[in-house]
Amino acid sequence: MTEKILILDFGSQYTQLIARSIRELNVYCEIKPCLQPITWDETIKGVILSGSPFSVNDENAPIIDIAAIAAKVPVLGICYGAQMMAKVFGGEVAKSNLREYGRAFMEHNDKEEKLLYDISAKSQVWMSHADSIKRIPEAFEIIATTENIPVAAFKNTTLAAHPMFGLQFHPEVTHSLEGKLILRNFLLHICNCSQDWTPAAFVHETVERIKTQVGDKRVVMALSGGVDSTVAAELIHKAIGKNLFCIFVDNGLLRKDEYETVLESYKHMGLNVKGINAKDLFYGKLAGVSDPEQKRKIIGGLFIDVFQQEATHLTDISFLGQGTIYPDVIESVSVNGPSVTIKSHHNVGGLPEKMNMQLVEPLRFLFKDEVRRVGREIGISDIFLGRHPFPGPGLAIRILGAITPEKVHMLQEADNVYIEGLKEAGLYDKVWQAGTILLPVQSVGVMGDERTYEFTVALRAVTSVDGMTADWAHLPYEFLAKMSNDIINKVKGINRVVYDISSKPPATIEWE
Ligand SMILES: Nc1ncnc2c1ncn2[C@@H]1O[C@H](COP(=O)(O)OP(=O)(O)OP(=O)(O)O)[C@@H](O)[C@H]1O
Ligand SMILES: O=c1[nH]c(=O)c2[nH+]cn([C@@H]3O[C@H](COP(=O)(O)O)[C@@H](O)[C@H]3O)c2[nH]1
Ligand SMILES: NC(=O)CC[C@H](N)C(=O)O
Ligand SMILES: [Mg+2]
Repeated sequence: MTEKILILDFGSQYTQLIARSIRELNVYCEIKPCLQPITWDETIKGVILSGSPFSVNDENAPIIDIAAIAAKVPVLGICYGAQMMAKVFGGEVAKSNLREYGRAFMEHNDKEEKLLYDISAKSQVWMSHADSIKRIPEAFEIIATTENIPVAAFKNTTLAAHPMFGLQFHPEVTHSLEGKLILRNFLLHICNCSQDWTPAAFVHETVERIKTQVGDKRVVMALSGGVDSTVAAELIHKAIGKNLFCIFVDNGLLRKDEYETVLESYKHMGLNVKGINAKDLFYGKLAGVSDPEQKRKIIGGLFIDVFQQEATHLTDISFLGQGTIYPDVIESVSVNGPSVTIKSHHNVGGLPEKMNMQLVEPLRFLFKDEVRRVGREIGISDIFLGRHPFPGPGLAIRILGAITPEKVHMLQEADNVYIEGLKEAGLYDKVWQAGTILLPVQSVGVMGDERTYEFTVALRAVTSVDGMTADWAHLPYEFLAKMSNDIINKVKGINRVVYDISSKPPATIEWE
């Protein structure tokens, strides 16, 4: 069984980064809501307490029993986590006159301290706090300071069976230059993790888990041609073979010719895939709907209807397979700490309350780049692995306002010009995701001496590692100029092209 670190999420915007940093060190970790009781087993090697928008002195601040955790495994508190540690053991935390945001230099001089092993005597760290630890509890000791605050890092090794550490700064952000090394020290020298989290181990464990979950029952799998569902399908296929039935739905919101080309490419993979044309159903239910969240919920519901309908043709189907990944889950529901819902991904927040199939989602805890690594491990072709992500609700969330088949057609044509253009220019693999957005804006133009009054498309291209944060791609002007020309010349109904130069945050990748 893979070892793991639990990260208790108190709502920090950086909780994801803690998880990523740990996984990059080949240690598996899971994020749990801070107040959810821990189900202990021997795979848990350590617990990290995240930061938080709360102050530990707020009346409703989430506070947990740290001593009970340290009785089982070592604990590392980060920022709020450290402040809470100071407070619950009898120290003092208070608003400080010196709020610290950004760069600071941590100083320490104990060469024997395992947490700071190999860390420079003066090391750049990143701070983001308004409260400070004024006094550490008795039996704790300070192990590092900064110019502004006496307590940058502290620890206790006597009160519980395992040591407890607190860091006022954020080791998980890249601006803490040796932060990754501090986390590594915690994992390897304090929790004694063996770095057993590898794609091969994941594949092995996941296949076994699916076998146990599904037994000799059948799974109907929602397959989309995207990376996630393709990798998920292959994993389920490895576990249950011919009991897997895949369904690819044409919801009328796919890209140009996507239905045909995707079905064709699955033929070469040995998966049992059935295509279902449900265009009219989707267009019908979406007619006149312009609210983005409502569109997502309608689409999520229709997907399930189609899958359930299909499942009734097959006997013994009790499971629905999906390619859901961690960011879908995190952005849709507040699974973890007190964070807010950004948008309902159709496959998570969009699912109906009542569903009579159980979910099989082997990638639910992975980030996109990890999915690609797993895909590579099990030999999935680059045709799938290299594809840009495409949202399940498809062009519905790239047509702002109500959807009509004519608008879908217009956007499919524009998208095709853009994506093929990126490929021809050798730019497709350089950006993480690209697409076109049809705006509900008509403007005046002149074409062949005639006045036009037509729609605008926005081009979007972003660079990213995992879709959680993204920057707009700095595409060459010549390329953008060519795209503008080509789209306006080839796609009837569009007379204006703009380029989106927003990063995520504050924008998101999709416009809805
Ligand atoms: N047209 C479709 N037919 C059947 N299932 C779909 C379809 N579109 C999406 N799904 C289901 O919804 C899930 C989420 O969609 P999403 O687009 O995020 O993932 P993906 O298509 O697998 O990967 P990618 O993000 O690379 O496009 C898919 O993994 C799949 O299970
Ligand atoms: O399966 C999905 N169902 C959805 O409802 C959905 N919404 C956004 N996306 C994709 O998720 C990534 C992040 O997108 P945002 O920055 O717009 O949230 C990007 O890759 C988006 O394309 C979705 N995928
Ligand atoms: N990043 C954090 O965890 C901040 C903790 C607390 N809200 C403070 O401002 O000090
Ligand atoms: Mg997709």
